Amino acid sequence: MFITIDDHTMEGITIFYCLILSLPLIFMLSHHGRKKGAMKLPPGPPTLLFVAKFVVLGRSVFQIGPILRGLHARHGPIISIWLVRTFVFVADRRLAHSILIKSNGNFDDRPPSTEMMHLFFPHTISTSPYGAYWRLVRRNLHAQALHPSRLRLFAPARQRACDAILGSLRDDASRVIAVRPLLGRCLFEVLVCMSLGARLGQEVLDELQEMHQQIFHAITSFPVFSIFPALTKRLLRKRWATHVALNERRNEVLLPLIRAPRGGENPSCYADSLLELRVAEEGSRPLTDAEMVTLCSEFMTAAVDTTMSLIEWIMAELVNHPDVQAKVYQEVREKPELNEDDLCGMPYLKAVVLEGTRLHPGAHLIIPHGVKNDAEIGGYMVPKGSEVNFLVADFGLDETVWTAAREFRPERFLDGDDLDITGSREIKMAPFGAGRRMCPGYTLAIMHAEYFVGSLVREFEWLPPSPAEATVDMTEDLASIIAMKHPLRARIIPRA
Ligand code: HEM
Repeated sequence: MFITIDDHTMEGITIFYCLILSLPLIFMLSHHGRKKGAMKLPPGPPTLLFVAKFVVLGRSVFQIGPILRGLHARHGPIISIWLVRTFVFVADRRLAHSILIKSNGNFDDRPPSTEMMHLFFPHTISTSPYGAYWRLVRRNLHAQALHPSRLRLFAPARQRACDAILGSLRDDASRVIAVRPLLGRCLFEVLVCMSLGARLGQEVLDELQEMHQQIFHAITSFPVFSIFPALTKRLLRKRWATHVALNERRNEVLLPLIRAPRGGENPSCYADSLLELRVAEEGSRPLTDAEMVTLCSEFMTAAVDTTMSLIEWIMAELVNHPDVQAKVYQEVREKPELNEDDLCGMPYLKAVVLEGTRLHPGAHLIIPHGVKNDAEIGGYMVPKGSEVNFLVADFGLDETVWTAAREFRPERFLDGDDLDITGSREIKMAPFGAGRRMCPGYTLAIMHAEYFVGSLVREFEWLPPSPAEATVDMTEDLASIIAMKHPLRARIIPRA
C-alpha cells in the first residue's frame, strides 16, 4: 500500500526536521552571537524561543507583525534576535528617522536575498545592494518611467482601464459586487502598458498576470528554501522545479516583449529606457536580458497588488463612512469627467487617500535594510552585516501624533500642516518607507488611488452588501501584504 504525501504536508515535515536538525547549530551560533553582547546588542528574546513562536504562530513571514508587537512591549522599541546574523527590529518612529534619514547611507544596503528572491528578482532595484548599479537603475526608473511628463503619456491607458471597470460595474449595478478582481486586472493592464509600451492581447495578459500572481505568492510565502537550501531543494524538489520552470517561462514570455520593435503611436515605455541604459562602471555595458526581465517584472509586481489593496481598503472605508463618501462625491461631481489634471484641485479626495495609506499601509514591516558599518542605535550597538527592520504599520497609529489614531478621519489631513510623506523632516507615518530606499513609486500609487477611487465614487454610490451586513468586515489578512481578509463586497447604485 502506498501513502501519498501532498506537497504542503511535505513542506511541514521538511521544516520540522530542518529545525530539529538545526537546533544545536542555532544554539551554538546564537550563544556565539550573543557573546557580542559585550558590545551591548539591543535586547531581545532567546533565539530558540523566537523560532519556536514563529513556527507555532504563523508560517508566513508577514505574520511576524503581531509576534513582534509582543516582544517590543516586553523589551522596548528596539530589539534584536540572533539567527545566523543579527536581526534588529525598530518600532519607534523617531529612531527610524535617525536611522533612515540621518545616517548618511549606513543603513541603505539590503541584506542577502532569500532563495526565492534570488531566483525571481536577482537584479532588481529593491534587492540590489547600495551602490552604483542600484543608483543607476533607481535613477532610471525615477527619471524615465515615473517622470510626471512620462506618466501623463499613459493617461489614455488609465482611462481605458477605468472605463473597462466602470463598464463591468454598470452591467452589475444594484447587485452585490466584488471589486478586487476588476481592480487587479485593470491596474495590471496599465502597468504592463507602462512597462512594455504596447497594448497586449488578452491571452498574453492572462498568462502574464497568472505568472505574476504565482511569483508574488512564491516570494511572500514561508521562505522554506532559505533553510539549508541544498537540502530543502532536494526534499521539495518538485516544488523547487515548479518555481524554476515558472521563472524560465516568465523569461521566455517577457524578453521578446521587451525587445519587440515599438514606436509609432506608442509612448516610450520602461522597457525602452532599460534597452538604452548603460552601466558606466562596467565599461558602459548594456543591461543583460536577465536584468531587463527582472526589472520589468519588479515594476509590475511592486505596483499592482499594493495599489489594488490600498484602493480596496479605501472603498471599504467609504462604505463604512457614508458621510465621507458624500464629501468625496461632492468634490468629484463638479467635473464633467474626471481626469488626472483635475486631481490636484481635489484636496478632500487626497486627504481620503492619505488617510487610507496611514491606516492601511501595505505591510507591517518595510523591506529589510542592511548595515554597512557597525553603528549605534538608541544606545545599542548594531553590528555591520545586521538586518534592520522597521515596524512601519505602527508609526501611523502613534497617539502622540494622531488624535483618535485608529479612526478613519480624512479631515486630519486638511486641518494641520502639510504632511511630509517622505519623512525627511519627521516620520509621522511611513507606508512607503523613508530615506534613500523609500518607494520610488509612491506618487504613482497615490495618483492611481485618487484617480480610481474618485472615478468609482463619481459613478456609483457604494453601500454595504445587505441590511444584515451593515458594515464591512475590516479584518486584515496577514498572509502576504496587509490585504482585506474578506475581499470587499458592496452594493452599488449608479448616481443619477
Ligand atoms: C500602495 C502602493 C505601494 C506601497 C504601499 C509601496 C510600499 C513600498 C515600501 C514600504 C518599500 C520599501 C521602502 C524601504 O525599503 O525603505 C517600497 C519599495 C519599492 N517600491 Fe513600492 N509601494 C507601492 C507602490 C509602488 C509602485 C507603484 C512602484 C513602481 C511602479 C513601486 C516600486 C518600488 C520599488 C522599485 C522599491 C524598491 C526601492 C529600493 O530598494 O530602492 N512601489 N515600496
